[in-house]
Amino acid sequence: MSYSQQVFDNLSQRYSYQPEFLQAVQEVLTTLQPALDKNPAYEKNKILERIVEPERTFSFRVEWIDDKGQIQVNRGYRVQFNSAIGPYKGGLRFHPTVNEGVLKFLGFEQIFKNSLTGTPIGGAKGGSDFDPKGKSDNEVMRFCQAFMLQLHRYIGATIDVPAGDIGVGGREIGYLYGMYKRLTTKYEGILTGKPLNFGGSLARTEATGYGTVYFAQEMLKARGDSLEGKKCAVSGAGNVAIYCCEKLYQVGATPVTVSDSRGAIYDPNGIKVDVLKQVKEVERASLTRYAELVPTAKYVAVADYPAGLHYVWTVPCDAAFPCATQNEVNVEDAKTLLKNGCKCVAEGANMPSSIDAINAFLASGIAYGPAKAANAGGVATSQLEMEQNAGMTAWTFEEVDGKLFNIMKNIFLNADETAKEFGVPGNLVLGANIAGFRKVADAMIAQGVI
Ligand SMILES: NC(=O)C1=CN([C@@H]2O[C@H](COP(=O)(O)OP(=O)(O)OC[C@H]3O[C@@H](n4cnc5c(N)ncnc54)[C@H](OP(=O)(O)O)[C@@H]3O)[C@@H](O)[C@H]2O)C=CC1
Ligand SMILES: O=C(O)CCC(=O)C(=O)O
Repeated sequence: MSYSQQVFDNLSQRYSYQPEFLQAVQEVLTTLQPALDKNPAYEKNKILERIVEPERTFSFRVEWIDDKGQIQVNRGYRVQFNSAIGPYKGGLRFHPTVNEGVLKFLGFEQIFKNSLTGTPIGGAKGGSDFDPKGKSDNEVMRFCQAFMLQLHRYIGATIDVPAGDIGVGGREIGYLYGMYKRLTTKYEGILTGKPLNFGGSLARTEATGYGTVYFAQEMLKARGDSLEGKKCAVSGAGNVAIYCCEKLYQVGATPVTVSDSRGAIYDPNGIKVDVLKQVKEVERASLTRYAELVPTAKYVAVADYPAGLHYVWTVPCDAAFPCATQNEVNVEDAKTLLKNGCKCVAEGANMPSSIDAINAFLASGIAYGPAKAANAGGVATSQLEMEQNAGMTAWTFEEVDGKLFNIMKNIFLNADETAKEFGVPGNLVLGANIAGFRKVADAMIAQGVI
């Protein structure tokens, strides 16, 4: 049995109750064996056994008072996964499905993604099972303050710098930042994704969605193609999806779908980004509201999706951009996309495709950009925010966006060249995993057993 298989089998027994984490590890370990064979130092130094265990995990009780005066209790976590190449970096997710296993999957992915950005940041993730949906601003504020009351002990500008993820945007980051400052009296860059008037970076809001489109463009360019004139299916309707749609228009493509947790929108004329921003960023409403405002849009509720499929992937498209959440593309969705002529998939969300779906994309030979490469623009721009904060300066939108573009291009080139080096040209899953892994593994060896 191979070294990677042995490690995975042991891990599967130990963490059988953390399916998302095991899925994320399986996706990486099944591609690493050629790199492990090439450099025996990785097995000798037990790098796999070490890299799959977080350096430390904090879990804590978060208690707060709702608008009715009732005490509420949530669970909070921070998984500091790997600091071999820099301070821990990764978002916070507030969603009822959050548990330690989900955050371990996200933190594990973050190690390789952050390494691929070419910047010195380690991997982490955190969050809570708190659901911001339906809560008043004051409730969200009180929750964020209670969360930071615990978290502030473990973070710092050169220790661990959280940011947003599902359910955590500029509003939540602002409340978290205010509480950190109140508790520590320090005004420093301990969070990224901050609002612009207190240390946020221009283009961070746009970065993940824009970066995913830049990555898709690079994949297609290498095949003599482009996004121009392409019809695109996008899932999600949050930060990543909105700015993915916006950039698609800028490069001459047309996004025709978006979705949220209750349903999906299809508009053959193209998604209206200004309306989407109004509905999701300002009103924080469901997509049924979008359908009220845009009469040409068709709304399909989750209950009416075709059996076993996610509606947006049944709409014929040239390119697909999963930008909602994990496992939102199953193998039947993948087959449907391929049958309908989809030639490019670039993942804005983390682990949106099941392992069988990934294998279907790879077998078909289409341009497939895995999440840890294609959505790395968000965290890369967070690192640019850290640089600006450390230098007490602020760069222009064009400067940050230009750096983001170059980072995405370099991630593509690195993953593509690594895939060629290992004899599987075009397999960006293997290319991204090995390229991200080698840098971290080499740093772990150089730093000794600690
Ligand atoms: N923000 C960032 O910079 C980065 C985000 N990501 C990843 O991108 C994805 C989206 O994040 P982001 O846009 O920031 O989050 P948001 O909270 O802004 O938006 C999430 C969107 O996905 C939908 N969604 C969430 N959970 C589900 C579910 N279980 N089923 C169906 N739809 C769901 C939400 O629907 P509803 O509106 O109904 O809640 C919402 O439209 C996540 O996988 C995240 O980890 C990756 C890299 C960076
Ligand atoms: O910007 C960051 O630090 C985190 C982004 C993130 O959570 C992610 O890449 O999944």
